[in-house]
Amino acid sequence: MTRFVQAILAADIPVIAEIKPRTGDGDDLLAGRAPAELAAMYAEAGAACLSVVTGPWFGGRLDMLRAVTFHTDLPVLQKDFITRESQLVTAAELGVAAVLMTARLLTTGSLRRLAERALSVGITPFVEVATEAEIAAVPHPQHCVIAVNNKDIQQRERNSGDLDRSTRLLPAVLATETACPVSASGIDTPAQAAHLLATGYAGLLVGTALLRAPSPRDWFDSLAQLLAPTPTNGMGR
Ligand SMILES: O=P(O)(O)OC[C@@H](O)[C@@H](O)c1c[nH]c2ccccc12
Repeated sequence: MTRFVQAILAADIPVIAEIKPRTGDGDDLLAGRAPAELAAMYAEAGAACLSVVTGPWFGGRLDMLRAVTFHTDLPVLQKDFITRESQLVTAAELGVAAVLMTARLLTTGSLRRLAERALSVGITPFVEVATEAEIAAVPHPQHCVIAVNNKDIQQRERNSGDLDRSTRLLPAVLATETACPVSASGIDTPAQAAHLLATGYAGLLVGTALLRAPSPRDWFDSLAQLLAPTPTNGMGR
């Protein structure tokens, strides 16, 4: 099992906290904070992994990834529109633990080639899907994270997200026998997060809600409370 998957499966709070400079609509999310500072804050608050958007659509840059991998021990996911194997070489050099592969934007053949290349250098393919057909076509699913994207990449994520998509697609995701089903995007509240984990997702990817939270620490703490087994709520995982 890869480092990235292991960290999610072993975490008390299985959240991948994402650092991205802007929303799909162009609204600033960093509020003057440096990526390394956010990384330290998320690590402190109990995030299992970090995600750094390096794609230009969301204002990302490769130097943000460098700053984050340099300053944290948590496994880091690189979110970009990876289409070439040379991008994987750069990712490996930067110490990245997982890379985004967007099923919608790749042919089945190139997705397979990229996933195999990533696995050969110890990087976990984080394959983002939005339909049953995309899920069925994920190569080597046991070794990949399969992430259901609740927003639409074709609309550059300008929609608010449909968490029911995650619920609808979970059986198809589990049928692949992936080690790590993840629900990504549009997760706003700790209650929504707890619900998705209770339905059977092993991990969640949260960007905007944490970047906008007055205290990311409080967001994590409320989720931890919802996940803690207590005699009254009986929701222990
Ligand atoms: O900010 P949100 O709604 O929590 O979403 C995070 C993440 O899933 C989203 O930023 C994303 C999904 N797919 C991507 C591809 C590239 C860059 C970013 C993304």
